[in-house]
Amino acid sequence: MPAYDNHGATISLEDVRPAVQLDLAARRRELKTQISTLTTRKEQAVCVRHAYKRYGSKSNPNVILDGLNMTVPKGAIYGLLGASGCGKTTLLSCIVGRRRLNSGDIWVLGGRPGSPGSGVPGPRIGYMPQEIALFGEFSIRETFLYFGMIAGMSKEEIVKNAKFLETFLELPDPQRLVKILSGGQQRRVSFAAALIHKPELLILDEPTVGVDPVLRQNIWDYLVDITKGRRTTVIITTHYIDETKQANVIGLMRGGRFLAEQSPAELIRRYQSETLEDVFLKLAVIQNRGKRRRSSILADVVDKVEIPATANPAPQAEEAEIGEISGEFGDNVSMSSKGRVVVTPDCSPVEMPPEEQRNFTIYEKYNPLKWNHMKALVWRNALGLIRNYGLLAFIIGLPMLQMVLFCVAVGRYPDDLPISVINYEVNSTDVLCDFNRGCAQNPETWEWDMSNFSCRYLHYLHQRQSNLLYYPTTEAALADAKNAKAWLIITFPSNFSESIRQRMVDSRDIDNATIDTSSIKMHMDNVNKQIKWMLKKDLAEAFVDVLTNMTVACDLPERALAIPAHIHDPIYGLKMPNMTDFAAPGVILTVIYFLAVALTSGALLSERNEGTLERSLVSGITSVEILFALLIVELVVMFLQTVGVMIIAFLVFELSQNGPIGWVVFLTFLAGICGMTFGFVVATLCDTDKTATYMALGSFLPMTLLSGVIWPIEGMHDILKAISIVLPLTKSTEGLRSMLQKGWGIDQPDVYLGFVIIIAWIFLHLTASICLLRFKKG
Ligand SMILES: Nc1ncnc2c1ncn2[C@@H]1O[C@H](COP(=O)(O)OP(=O)(O)OP(=O)(O)O)[C@@H](O)[C@H]1O
Repeated sequence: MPAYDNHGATISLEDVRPAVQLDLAARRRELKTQISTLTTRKEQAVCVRHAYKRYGSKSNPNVILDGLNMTVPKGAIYGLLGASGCGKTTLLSCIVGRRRLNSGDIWVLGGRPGSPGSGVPGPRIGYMPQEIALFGEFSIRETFLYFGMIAGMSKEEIVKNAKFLETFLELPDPQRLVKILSGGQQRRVSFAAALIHKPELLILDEPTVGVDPVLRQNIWDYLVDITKGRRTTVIITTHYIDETKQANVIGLMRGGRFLAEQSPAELIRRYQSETLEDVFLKLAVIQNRGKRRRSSILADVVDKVEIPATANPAPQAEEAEIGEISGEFGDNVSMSSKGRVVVTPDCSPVEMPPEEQRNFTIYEKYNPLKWNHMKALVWRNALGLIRNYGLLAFIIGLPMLQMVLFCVAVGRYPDDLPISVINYEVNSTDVLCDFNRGCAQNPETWEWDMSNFSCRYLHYLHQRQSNLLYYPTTEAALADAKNAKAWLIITFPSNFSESIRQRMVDSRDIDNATIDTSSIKMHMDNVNKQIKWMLKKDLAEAFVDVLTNMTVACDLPERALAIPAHIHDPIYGLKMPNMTDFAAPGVILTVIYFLAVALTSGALLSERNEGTLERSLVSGITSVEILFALLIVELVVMFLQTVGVMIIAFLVFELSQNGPIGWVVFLTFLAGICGMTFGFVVATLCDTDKTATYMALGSFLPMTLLSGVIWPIEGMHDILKAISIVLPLTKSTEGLRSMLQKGWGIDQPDVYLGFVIIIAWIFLHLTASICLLRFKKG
């Protein structure tokens, strides 16, 4: 098979095979350390020295780069080759400034990636990651507009470049959405997005996967064209080793470093091979010869591969220095010791001079939000939501729906609880038996006529609880109650009325038997405490109703027989307070807060998992910009959510609202922002949707329980009380309740503390997420 020189011209193997057989001394001369000056360093597009990168802990490291040196001259096409999992993507992400080396130096376009003013990550780089990493809701043209805007291009410029790329890469109608393109088309759009701003350094991670051979050749021709005159430098990884014959330099990566870094023609010549694959195989075998513990299988493979005697004398000469390799050929190999395998002749270790000192303005250094970045991000976020209008309607409608559900489901008094009635006093299957509705007092003797007192009581109980069920015996009622057919059983003894009368008239001489028969016998299902309390209240109040009505019927003062206590109008709140009013502030804030958590963490995580986040970051966008752009768009969504909830709560269901509505809306809004910023923390802490869901759900219940939404904080344990007070929703719930029910304003401590604590949490969340983002990088 023919080999190619740097420009794609065919080279005969006969030309290269015996051409130059370097002797050891000559090669050593060639490997001599070159003097590196600031100028020579700046001349390289990329210069990596002694790069060491591991994943995992120090005690259990997975070493990916192990003293790797790499030199990419300006204007070169650099083919980065290596087995799957050998660390190509890791190396590239260190070059683009997305990961940090554990040790070693990287210089990209004359600066250190990530340093102020280096432009890396930034518009000087075009990055096409391995994944498609595009926004499915965008059209092809919008994708280009987004990446062009980030690079600071004008719309005209973007459109001009886009038109060229659309034609050149045979892309379909530019108005088509990315999500409906085929895999190959998406890959081409991804490739074009990396090129749109004509970067100085183009980094392509497997750009030709799924691209047909003709187009693949076109892409290579284009890369050759743009690198002419050192306009652009290209680093490309691919699994199609053969296509890299068109590269100027190839770096063969294995075991955390390069087996070789030379031009394809030189590699083919030096290793007297027909293809680059052969070269790679031979180099790998040479590297494996350094293994002290070699498996018999590998020995077999090694022995069968012919290696030219003088192909690469360096490794042989330095066999003693070669370290052990823990994997086989083609594996993800990691070096287990510090051996040297092959030194790259064109790129011998370079002594790096001290880092260039340049003073950057405060604006250059600390400007966290760039106008063009914010514009692109806000536009992208808004467009993403508008395109997904079903989801948008759901996001805005969900809190309203939750509020409707809350108002309908919570707070209605249960007035038809099944109550079994056994009345031995009357011989009737009708629970509502007859009684004297007129004045029950004898006008002469002033004695009360208590006959059928059970019927009188049941009449008033029925007005409070309508579901009274007849039972002939207490035993029958108990049997049914055990099958959950009644909450309460009330039994009237046979001479109940007479005993009551005796108890009222002659309480001094009354015996225990009479006291017993004058009492209603009750059995209650106590499992549901709320229901038990409600029934007890109704039973007591029905009795008060009986007495009140007896006095009224006899023209006595209404409260003559009532409990000798008078409850005045409430200081705050309704005369008949309801659960809905009590719980509404907590529910409103909780709903808005947790929806914001879910929305934000979901948006950020899906962006990260689809690779679009990584891509945006490489193009120069900062994580702070991403957070703020999301904040801006979500604020609009949150405003709509808040207004919707307020309309449902206060206009439709007419919950109490006596406070300053502006502050009420603002506090609700702040709860949403606080939820959003907590969503940032969740997204930065968690790597997957699953862990994020667990974290969000895990925080939901404790927060709800401790915020006094379900149970008054006053009833909690002292330690929990102290924790509860500093939670974001506790004081804000109290503040909102005070505004709504007491009509208090911001000048009241109960109200402004709610604002203060929630604002403090917003800042805490933001700081934590920004710190986490910085800490997690690399
Ligand atoms: N974030 C990470 N945490 C832990 N290990 C990682 C991480 N990213 C990559 N690795 C591991 O590092 C090794 C190198 O991965 P990398 O993606 O750099 O390889 P690659 O050469 O690009 O592979 P491929 O050609 O298949 O894309 C792999 O074993 C991978 O499992």
